[in-house]
Amino acid sequence: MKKVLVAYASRTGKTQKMAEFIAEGVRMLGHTADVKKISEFKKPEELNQYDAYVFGCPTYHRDMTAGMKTFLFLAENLNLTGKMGGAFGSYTHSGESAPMIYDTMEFVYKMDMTDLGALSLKEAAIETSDGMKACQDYGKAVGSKLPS
Ligand SMILES: Cc1cc2nc3c(=O)[nH]c(=O)nc-3n(C[C@H](O)[C@H](O)[C@H](O)COP(=O)(O)O)c2cc1C
Repeated sequence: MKKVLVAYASRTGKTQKMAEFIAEGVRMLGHTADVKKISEFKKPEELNQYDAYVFGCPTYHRDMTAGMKTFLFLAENLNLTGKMGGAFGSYTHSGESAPMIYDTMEFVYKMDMTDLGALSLKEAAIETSDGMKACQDYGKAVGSKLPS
């Protein structure tokens, strides 16, 4: 059993819902998933104990949130090379945040990112059965590349 961190920022709860569904998908494969707000992390060491990382935040002003930028600098201090990763975010019309986070994880941290790419969902779709399934499938895709 491996341990996955699903860390998110969310102002109105949509990206938080995505995080919870993604964690469900991870758990369906028998792994452990912690769902935590990025603001809970103050030191890089607190991020150390995981086998895979899925980070998410919504898009505001065609950008990721300021908190996520700070969090990504914090995570830079870990050696995440080769670790399994994914990125997600809720949006209404442009949805830049998830691909931006995904790019940082892939090209800066050199993580082994899921082949599904970033998971961007329009907020109206998240709490539909298709939206929930897309998130769960994303969690499964991350979990399925982890040795049990
Ligand atoms: C001030 C403001 C700016 C926003 N800018 C964007 C944007 O540039 N692109 C986009 O796709 N959605 C934008 N949104 C919509 C949010 O991304 C969307 O409501 C999202 O689901 C919020 O997620 P959260 O509940 O996790 O905070 C904006 C919303 C607000 C209130």
